[in-house]
Amino acid sequence: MTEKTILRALRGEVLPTPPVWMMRQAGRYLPEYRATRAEAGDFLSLCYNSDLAAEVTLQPIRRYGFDAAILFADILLLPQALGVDLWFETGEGPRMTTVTTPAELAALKGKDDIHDTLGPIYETVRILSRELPKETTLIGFAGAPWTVATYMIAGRGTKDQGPAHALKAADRATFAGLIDLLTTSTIEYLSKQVEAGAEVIKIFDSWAGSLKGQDFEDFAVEPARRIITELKARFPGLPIIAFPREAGEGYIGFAKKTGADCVAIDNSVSAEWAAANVQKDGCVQGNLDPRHMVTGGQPLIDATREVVRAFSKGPHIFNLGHGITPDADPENVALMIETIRKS
Ligand SMILES: Cc1c2[nH]c(c1CCC(=O)O)Cc1[nH]c(c(CCC(=O)O)c1C)Cc1[nH]c(c(CCC(=O)O)c1C)Cc1[nH]c(c(C)c1CCC(=O)O)C2
Repeated sequence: MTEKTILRALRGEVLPTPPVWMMRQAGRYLPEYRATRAEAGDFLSLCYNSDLAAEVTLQPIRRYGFDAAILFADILLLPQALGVDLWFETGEGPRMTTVTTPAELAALKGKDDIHDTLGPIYETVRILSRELPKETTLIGFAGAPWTVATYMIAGRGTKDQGPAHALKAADRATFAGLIDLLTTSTIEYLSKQVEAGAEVIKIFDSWAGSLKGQDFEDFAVEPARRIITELKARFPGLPIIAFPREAGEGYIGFAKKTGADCVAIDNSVSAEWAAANVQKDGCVQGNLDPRHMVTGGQPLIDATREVVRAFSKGPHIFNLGHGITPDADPENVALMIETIRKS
C-alpha cells in the first residue's frame, strides 16, 4: 500500500494535490452532528461516549472523503482528568473551577492519574483505527500547556488571557508549576492516544499569540519542545503538527526550535508570507479563512486556489486558519474540496 497522503506531506513530500482536512470538521454546521449530539445529551457526554464520539468523527469522512480524521474530544478534558470541575454554558462556552494558588495546584492529580477519566477517549481512538477507511489518517491531539492553563486560571475563555498573564506576573512559581504539570500530563495523555492508534499528533496553542518575547520562548516554545522531544523518543518517527496560533514572527523557526514536523498557520498571516518564512523549514498546514465556509461562491474558489498556489512549491496540508463555524454551509465545504482536487 502506498503511504497515506498526509503522512507523505508530513515527511516533506511535495504532492501534486495537497491532502485536506478541516479543524472542527465534526461540528455543529453538520445536521448529522447535531442529531448525534442530541442523542448523547450534551457536548461532554458526547466526548465521553466512545461509540458516538467515533460516529461524529466518521461523519465528515463519509460526507466529504477528507484525507484525515481528527479524534472527537476537547482540549479541556485533560484539566477535568486532573481534577477540576468542567461544564459548558449553552451559547457561552466552557466554565471550570479555577487553579490560581499553591494549594489549588497541589490538590490536582498527578500526571499518571488521568487515565481513568480519559479511558473513553482512548477507546474512541481504538474504534476509529478499526473503522476509518484505509487511506484516511487518524489525528490525535491535546491543547498546549499555555492555552489549557489560560482556561484553568480564568475558569473560562478570555479575550486577552488577562488572568493567566496576571498570575504569571504575581506568582511565577505557581504559574510555572501548572505549566509543568500540564506538560508532563500532556505527554502521558498523548502517549496513550498513540498506543491506541493515533498516527499523527497535533498540539493546539490557540492563545500562543498573546505571549511576547521571552514569555513566548518559555511558555509556547519550551513546553512544545519538551512534549515533542519526549513523544519522539517514545515513538520514533511519530509526525507532530504544532499550532502556535497568531504567533506572527514567532512562526519563524518554530518547527526547528520544537522539533515539530509541520506548523499550522492561522489567518493573521498570508499564505504568501508563510510560504516564504515558515514552509522553507518543512511542511505547513493551512490557512483558508473559515469565513469562506459561510459566504461561499467565487470568492471561496479564488481564495482556495490562492492558498493551494502559494504553498505549491513545498510540503502542504490544506486546512482552514481556524475551526469551521456553526453557521457554515455544508455545500461550501464540498466546493472547497472540489476546487482543491481540481486545481
Ligand atoms: C480553545 C479550544 C477548545 N477546544 C479546542 C480548542 C483549541 C482550538 C481552537 O482554538 O478552537 C480544540 C478542539 N475542540 C474540539 C476538537 C475536536 C476536533 C476538531 O473537530 O477539530 C478540538 C481539537 C471539539 C469541540 N469543542 C467544542 C465544540 C462545540 C461543542 C458543541 O457541540 O456545542 C466542538 C465541536 C466546545 C469548545 N471547546 C473549547 C471552547 C472554547 C469551546 C466553545 C466554543 C465553541 O462552541 O466553538 C475549548
